[in-house]
Amino acid sequence: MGRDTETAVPAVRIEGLWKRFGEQVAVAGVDLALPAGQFIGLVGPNGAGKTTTLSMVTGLLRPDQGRVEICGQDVWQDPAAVKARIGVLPEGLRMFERLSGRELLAYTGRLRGLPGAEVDKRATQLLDVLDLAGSQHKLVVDYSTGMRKKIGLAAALLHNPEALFLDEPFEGVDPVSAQTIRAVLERYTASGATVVFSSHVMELVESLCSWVAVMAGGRVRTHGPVAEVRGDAPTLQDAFLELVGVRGRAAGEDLDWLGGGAR
Ligand SMILES: Nc1ncnc2c1ncn2[C@@H]1O[C@H](COP(=O)(O)OP(=O)(O)OP(=O)(O)O)[C@@H](O)[C@H]1O
Repeated sequence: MGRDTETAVPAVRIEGLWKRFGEQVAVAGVDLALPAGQFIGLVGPNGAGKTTTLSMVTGLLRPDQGRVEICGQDVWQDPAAVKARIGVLPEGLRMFERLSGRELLAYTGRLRGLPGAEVDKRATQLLDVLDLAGSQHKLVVDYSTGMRKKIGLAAALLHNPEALFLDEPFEGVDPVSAQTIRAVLERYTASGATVVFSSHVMELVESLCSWVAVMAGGRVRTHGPVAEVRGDAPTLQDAFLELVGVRGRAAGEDLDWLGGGAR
């Protein structure tokens, strides 16, 4: 890890984080310091504990054990104060669907305590940049998956948070919208803000992120700058498969009945 990222105050500090759901251990002692001002990917196979970790980090789910600090402030001592400084696009975000996209932003802005004129200005710009201006008066319930991600992102950015947490922001998003989202996020991190997003799409993480944490089985397997985590492997995907121990296993070798039309 570089000197700067070791000495600077991390955007997020996670210490000894645990979460169990009955017998199921979802997060099994996560310690991480996420550097500020970077595009950070949280990757891992299905069920690795990414969503559970992000929920605990962003004040949505109380940890069984452990602490989280965002920009030096303890999340669980005062979740409301921390939530004012961050933006979150959770998985399966539930929105006020009977509002139009513009109404949703106006409502979110007022909840965030922004003056009406400022909300209007920012909403117009975000709708424009995210290519939603033409659909701003349509009800959110009638939005496509990609449009929902974009309006959710606009709502998460409206108060200009110091850090943004996105759970699978590109899932179900077409390549054009993905490029738009990407451009907005790159601009945001270039200004010194931090983006943390979870994904299983390794190519995306490799092309977008400067820093990555790999989770499996509720633990962090490795973390650091993308080039360090990739090491000598040709791609991040190869490094990841090696780390989670599935490299070389022939997928589907037991499915000898599958294919060919034979019953
Ligand atoms: N509310 C819950 N009740 C019971 N078990 C849960 C709950 N939420 C998560 N889990 C379990 O915790 C583990 C981690 O789940 P989590 O959703 O955090 O993983 P993930 O890495 O985000 O997975 P995916 O990539 O598939 O979304 C899984 O085994 C999951 O079944």
